[in-house]
Amino acid sequence: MARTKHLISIDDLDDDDLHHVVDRAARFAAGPVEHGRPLADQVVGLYFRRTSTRTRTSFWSGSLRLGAGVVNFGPNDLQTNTGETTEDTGRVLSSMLDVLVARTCGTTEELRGWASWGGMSVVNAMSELEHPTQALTDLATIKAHFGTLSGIRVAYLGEGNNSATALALAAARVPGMEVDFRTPPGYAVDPGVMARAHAVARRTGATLSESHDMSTPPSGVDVLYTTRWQTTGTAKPDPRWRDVFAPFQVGAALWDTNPDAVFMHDLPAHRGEEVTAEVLDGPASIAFRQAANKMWTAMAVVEWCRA
Ligand SMILES: NC(=O)NCCC[C@H](N)C(=O)O
Repeated sequence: MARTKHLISIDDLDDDDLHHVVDRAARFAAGPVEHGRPLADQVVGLYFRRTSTRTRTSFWSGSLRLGAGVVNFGPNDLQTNTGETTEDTGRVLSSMLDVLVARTCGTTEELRGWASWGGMSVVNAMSELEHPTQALTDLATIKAHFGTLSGIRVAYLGEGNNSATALALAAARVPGMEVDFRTPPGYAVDPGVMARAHAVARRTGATLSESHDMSTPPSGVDVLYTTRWQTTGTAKPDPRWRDVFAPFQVGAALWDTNPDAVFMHDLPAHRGEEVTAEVLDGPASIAFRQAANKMWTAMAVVEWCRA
């Protein structure tokens, strides 16, 4: 029997797996794809401890489209709330579910615990440090738009959050891809993840860089990407943090040096904070196509897990 596959970190995918999932998602997005409902008779559990619009709906809708049944747990539904151990929870859920998609927003230790029982695939729908299905969506969106990933130059402006770390790890797998992270001082991409991503990039020929300075804006990039300023579950103790973030706002002036760039955003957006309404709702924005691609990516992920 094939091993049970999990997507808890981008690191769980080998290069072929990653390119397979991204290409499959881009193909689903181009549609229609005859998939033969590969999840018929399987059950996907969704367990979201935090709010979610795109990720939960994409896995719910995508799993139904692939033929699966879906069970949804809110933040207060499982007996973990009354003290049942992670081990016992995983042991029980893995005897009843084929896939568990979970947004814990904590470390991934709990997800690894659930995965250790075997049989049930575990998908990280966003943890504190990494949002792997977002990065796969991002690459699928770029592939669908440009027809290639190789040679594509991305500038990411904003907090080094879970979407940024996943993007660093995923883009590092793509030979010839470049990502210029511009993160506000004090809000860098996790240095441990960045070091891992750099090691991968050295192997593949991708290029990653990070700076905390916008005095020289990015230029000649294909994609300008941003993210909201209030990352889920985090607080900004510095009362002047908005002053630190302000130079990283994506506004129309960035198109002076990046005339051909498309605009991407992991959403939800806050017009007037990380992006102007003019950009988000303007002709260069593919942010809502990117959001729609979350469902096609969820389908590619779930299908890959159970193949
Ligand atoms: N696309 C998404 O999953 N959006 C939800 C929030 C993403 C953002 N990185 C956050 O942590 O708040």
